[in-house]
Amino acid sequence: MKTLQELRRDIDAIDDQILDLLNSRSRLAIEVGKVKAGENRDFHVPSREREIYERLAAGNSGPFPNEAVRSVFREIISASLALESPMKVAFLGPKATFTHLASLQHFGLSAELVPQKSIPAVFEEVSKGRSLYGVVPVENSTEGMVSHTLDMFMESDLKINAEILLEVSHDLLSRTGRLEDVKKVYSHPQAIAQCRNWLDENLSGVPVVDVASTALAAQIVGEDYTAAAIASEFAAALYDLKVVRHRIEDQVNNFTRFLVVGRKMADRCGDDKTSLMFSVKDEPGILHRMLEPFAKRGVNLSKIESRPLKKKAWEYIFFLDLAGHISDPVVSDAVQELKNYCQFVKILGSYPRAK
Ligand SMILES: O=C(O)C(=O)C[C@]1(C(=O)O)C=C[C@@H](O)C=C1
Repeated sequence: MKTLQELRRDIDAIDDQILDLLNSRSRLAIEVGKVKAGENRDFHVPSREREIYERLAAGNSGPFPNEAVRSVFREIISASLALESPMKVAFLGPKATFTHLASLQHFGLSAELVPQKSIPAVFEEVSKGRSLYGVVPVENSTEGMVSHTLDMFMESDLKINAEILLEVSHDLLSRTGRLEDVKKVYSHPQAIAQCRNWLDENLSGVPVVDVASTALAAQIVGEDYTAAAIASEFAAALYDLKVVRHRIEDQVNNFTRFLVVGRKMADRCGDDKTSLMFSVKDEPGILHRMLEPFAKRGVNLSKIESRPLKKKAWEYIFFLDLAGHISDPVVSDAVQELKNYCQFVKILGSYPRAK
């Protein structure tokens, strides 16, 4: 058996090789960046990234775990992208929101992530070209749709470039880390709703205060030794708080879906999703007819959602998610047929389906 010293020497030699290879890869990424700049293409290509992760996971013989392969390559690609072109990404802040976490999961540590005060502010940052992409929440598996985000697509022409799925887990955080010191709890109303049973059982009678985000709650609690925040563990690290209790949410498997918006349409990856919105004339049987173009072509619809059309009472806009890319003939034919029944149809984007 080798000695510890010998084993460490072997590891050093391998680390040197990894570093050499990382630099060779980076030089190639810089070349790719030049080609893309010449052809006016997007630097960030979610479909290509997905292909890389899947190819590596399929060929990985271990023992290095696939989850770690993904994290390592997330950062390699993030750094490569920054070498191609430094990139700003706007997200619904403040720092340490779940949208911040989702942005880090998708873009890695080398992107410049810029917190925004509201969902409209994220859209404006991207529309005006100050950030290349924006990240906003769109749906929670227990609380439902984030209607603010859907409403933004009525006014904005930004396209959905990717979706991010994040498991949302809430911790109780405070300065002291002791449950008996907690005389007040702060959090976002959705987070409070998701931890209602736990609060009733463990902090009954303690006032619970709504604030604009879980991150803001953590920020407030940073200055008050008698308060606690329901927020992520990530917020604890950022605002110097201790975890009083881990995972206090009532439902396990609580996922939030986020959208990455940009100014251009994303490329096809072969396992895509398309989101569109449309409004229909108010007449009998119209809902049935508008779904028929998809049903008869076997296009799978994963979601339909309606929102009131603000300009007119009792008229609605529909949001539809379906399997496939808008460049797939069955999808584009179905959408073409849908247009016959609609006052307007807007494609919000085709993008790789998150797993
Ligand atoms: O292949 C590309 O298009 C690249 O820009 C290279 C690369 C990578 O590092 O592999 C970097 C960023 C893209 O989002 C996808 C892949």
